[in-house]
Amino acid sequence: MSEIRIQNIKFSYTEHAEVLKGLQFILKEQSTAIIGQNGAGKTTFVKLLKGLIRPSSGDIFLNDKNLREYTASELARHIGLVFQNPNDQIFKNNVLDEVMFGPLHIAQDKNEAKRSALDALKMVGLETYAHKNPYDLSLAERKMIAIASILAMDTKVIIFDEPTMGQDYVGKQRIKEIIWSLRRRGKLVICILHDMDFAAEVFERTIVFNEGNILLDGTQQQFLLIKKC
Ligand SMILES: Nc1ncnc2c1ncn2[C@@H]1O[C@H](COP(=O)(O)OP(=O)(O)OP(=O)(O)O)[C@@H](O)[C@H]1O
Repeated sequence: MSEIRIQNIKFSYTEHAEVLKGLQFILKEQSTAIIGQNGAGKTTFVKLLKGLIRPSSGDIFLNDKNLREYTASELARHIGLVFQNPNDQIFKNNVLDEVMFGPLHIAQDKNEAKRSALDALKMVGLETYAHKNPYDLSLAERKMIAIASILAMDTKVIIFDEPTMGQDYVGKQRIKEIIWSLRRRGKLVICILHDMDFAAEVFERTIVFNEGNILLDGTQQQFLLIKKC
């Protein structure tokens, strides 16, 4: 069971511009979409969750332990983040090596890591691409490889930053199935999205960010009602 408690989180990149202005909520084991206008602070927020940046003030607790007390490798076992741009994530020149890197990093042995990687590639529908160079693939396919790299680590918390961007109908259906399958396996799923229809259809909860604050936070039913109005 995983729970993330966000306690009065503020964050600024520069002295005079506060990007997150005192966020306070709990993320439970469900699927949560985070939506909001450009620059609202969504990516900044998930970078804080992944420990890539530190809050200016406030605390984040993962299962009652302050994120500040986790080492980077401990956090990697708990939280996976799929970057918005796969080119920021992919660094190997072979798909299988890329997807095996995470499992090997969290101390799976080579056979286990290969099994995890091939299972993850199957989930994203690219199991026949194992020996290709990621940079010979389309951007949408590279996004799927970046997703597979995180799925292979089997973390309890999985964060996606704009996974549907650049995907066609089939790709979006695939991502929907992945999210539902992660939920069936009891994962805490967080997903930044611009696509409100996708958020309403797929996610149990939707949080709307606006200029570093929360504008709305509702269940799927509440969000569907708001969307209709
Ligand atoms: N590395 C950085 N240095 C300085 N300012 C930054 C940096 N990264 C983001 N910002 C600024 O912080 C604010 C929030 O950015 P963030 O990327 O978190 O928003 P977002 O809601 O994810 O937007 P988008 O939907 O466009 O991805 C923006 O004003 C952005 O210009």
